[in-house]
Amino acid sequence: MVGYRVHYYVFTDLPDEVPTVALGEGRQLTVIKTASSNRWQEISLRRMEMIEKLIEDEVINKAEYIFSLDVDSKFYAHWGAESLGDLVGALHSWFFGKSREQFTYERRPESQAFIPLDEGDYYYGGAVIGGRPDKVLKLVKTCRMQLDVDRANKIKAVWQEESHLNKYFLYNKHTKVFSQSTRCFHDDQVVRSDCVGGYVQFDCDNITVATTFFALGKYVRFLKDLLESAEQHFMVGYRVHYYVFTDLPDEVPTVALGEGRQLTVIKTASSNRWQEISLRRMEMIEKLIEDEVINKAEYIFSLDVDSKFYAHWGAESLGDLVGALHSWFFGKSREQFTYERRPESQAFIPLDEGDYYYGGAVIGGRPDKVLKLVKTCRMQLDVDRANKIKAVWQEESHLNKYFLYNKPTKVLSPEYLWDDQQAKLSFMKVVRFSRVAKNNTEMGVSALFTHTENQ
Ligand SMILES: CC(=O)N[C@H]1[C@@H](OP(=O)(O)OP(=O)(O)OC[C@H]2O[C@@H](n3ccc(=O)[nH]c3=O)[C@H](O)[C@@H]2O)O[C@H](CO)[C@H](O)[C@@H]1O
Ligand SMILES: [Mn+2]
Repeated sequence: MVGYRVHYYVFTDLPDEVPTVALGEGRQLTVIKTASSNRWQEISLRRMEMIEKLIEDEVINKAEYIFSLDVDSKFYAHWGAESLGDLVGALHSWFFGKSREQFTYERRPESQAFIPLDEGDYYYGGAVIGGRPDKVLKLVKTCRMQLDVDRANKIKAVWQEESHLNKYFLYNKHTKVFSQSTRCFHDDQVVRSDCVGGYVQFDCDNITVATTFFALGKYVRFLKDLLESAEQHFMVGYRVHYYVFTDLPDEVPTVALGEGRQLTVIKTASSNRWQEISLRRMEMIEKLIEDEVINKAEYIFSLDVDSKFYAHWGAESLGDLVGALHSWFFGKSREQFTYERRPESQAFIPLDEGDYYYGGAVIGGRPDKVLKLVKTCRMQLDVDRANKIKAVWQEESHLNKYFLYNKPTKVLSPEYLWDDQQAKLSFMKVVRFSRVAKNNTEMGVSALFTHTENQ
């Protein structure tokens, strides 16, 4: 956090032994005397309640973010603003790449930290907790209370407060939304990719990003601006393979492509129904991944064609499974999300569920992960069709359902999915990709605001 104001709080029973360390500008250190304790577990457990008190008494009014870090540690390289988020966890190095069954979650139902064998996303280390003070307060308060219940029941979770932390993160997912303020690049040709706090490293030179655009009927007219702007802003410096699906191959414009970039046109059957086209994207992407992309590209994106790039969209957007927040619903509450609410549809999401409203215009990730997504959505769409029900926002509704139960490992901020007709929010620094204005009647999109027409 070099370049930021940092306030260290050192809790110790030996204040006189706290070393004097020269602090940079804007950095300060407060020593807080605590009672001694010889029991290691006791000390580790009591951190939760001490952090709770510190946040309530002081941090809540004084800091934008808080971290609690293990003291038997050392920094070896840059740790900056890219680590900030509403609620931040770190993957425990010992369990990185291990499967769920190998995680040392608390397995006894008697403990409040209990996690059933078939649940759990990651194993988080107890050594790093971070986020907005109010979010971290909720975390430490909940863990402290669970610890108290366990104590009253004379049970101690297998990894003490770390077990409770893992339980908390399971049901209160970390949120990390990439935006302009996030520093994503790292030196040494290594890209730091967000993987909920774990760093996935890969060689920048060796990536191909497949990208699909569907341009049927009048939508071919969007291709020129879109492709030209993509050449300027999208994954510049990487190999990019555009796949353009269209029923009008002759009308695909010739756009000069940079080095390492290519475009394949795939002829599709025509269709006049907007919903049908948008729905069929899923199965066409499925086929494309299986037939070709799975062996040829490290990542794939499927993007709406009625769009344009306005600024850099690079490797910071890559992740195992990537979604983007729909600009219309950004900052709105769950009740306002236009999820499918009829239990008869496979896209059904109950009123009290759902994290975000994702736009159908951006799907991305590793080919195998995206394949699983499009296959699942396609099958759900098939079931709905058989049951003669069409989800309120077609495939976008199914996508939202999928992301609810298969969380994206990266959520792109609405910078990556804006709308030209929507005023930029004051705190937004940049729009990277945006939906261009179109005349819906002319384009045959009668259903845009009348999606009740669906049935
Ligand atoms: C910003 C955003 O998240 N947009 C989503 C939204 O409205 P949109 O109004 O953005 O939908 P849209 O008209 O762009 O249709 C989706 C896509 O289908 C293709 N297409 C459609 C009609 C046509 O005649 N020819 C053609 O090629 C084209 O690639 C287009 O981008 O809701 C749709 C619901 O189905 C999709 O989920 C869109 O991704
Ligand atoms: Mn669109």
